[in-house]
Amino acid sequence: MKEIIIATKNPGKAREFKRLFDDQEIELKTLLDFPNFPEIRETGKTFQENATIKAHAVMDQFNLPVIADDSGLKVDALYGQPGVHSARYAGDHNDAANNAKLLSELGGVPLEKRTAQFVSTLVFANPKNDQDLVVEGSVNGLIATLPQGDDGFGYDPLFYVPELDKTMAQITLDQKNQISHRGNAIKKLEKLWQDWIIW
Ligand SMILES: O=P(O)(O)OP(=O)(O)OP(=O)(O)OC[C@H]1O[C@@H](n2cnc3c(O)ncnc32)[C@H](O)[C@@H]1O
Ligand SMILES: [Mg+2]
Repeated sequence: MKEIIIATKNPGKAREFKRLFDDQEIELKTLLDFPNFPEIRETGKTFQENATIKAHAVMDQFNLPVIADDSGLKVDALYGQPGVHSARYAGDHNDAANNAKLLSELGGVPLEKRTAQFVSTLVFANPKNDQDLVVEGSVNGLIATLPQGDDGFGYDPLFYVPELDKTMAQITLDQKNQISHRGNAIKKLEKLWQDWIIW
């Protein structure tokens, strides 16, 4: 069976990728299957740089095709922050602390000015391909004034989607995959990768 590794240790991302690849004849693994894989230092200044670092660190180790996702939240009123620093916005990787910091930074900003975007850059690297495939997906929303919903991960309870009148944490995994930055990026990747990959 063909095998692809998703270069993530984030269980929320891992679940979304597994569902999106459900219908493919591919064995999908993530770094959660390799708990001893060392921490990858994300020293890039852009989502693409960080996704490239992650994809190549994992490809070099396993010599298999690898997809890495580097993603984050860009808030207009905060000049695009937390951006590439989304995972560690409040210091360490703690979703509750990150959400609390976001609410405090936006204190007093009215809802119509709390516009934001989730962005996901995917880098697909393969030992047999010279060049990586790179795609980006995004979704627009507003940062709510109170967290709502228990599904998803990260900033989902604060990411309000006006078209649905719900936050990303109040919809199902399948609904999130249909509209999310990551879902949109994977849809772009799906159009490209089967013609690109050399197994
Ligand atoms: O690097 P990996 O192991 O993939 O996992 P990570 O959580 O560190 O992932 P990133 O470095 O790409 O950091 C992205 C952060 O942006 C936030 N984020 C990204 N996608 C999100 C989503 O779909 N819903 C909510 N928050 C998201 C969340 O806080 C993530 O930790
Ligand atoms: Mg990370």
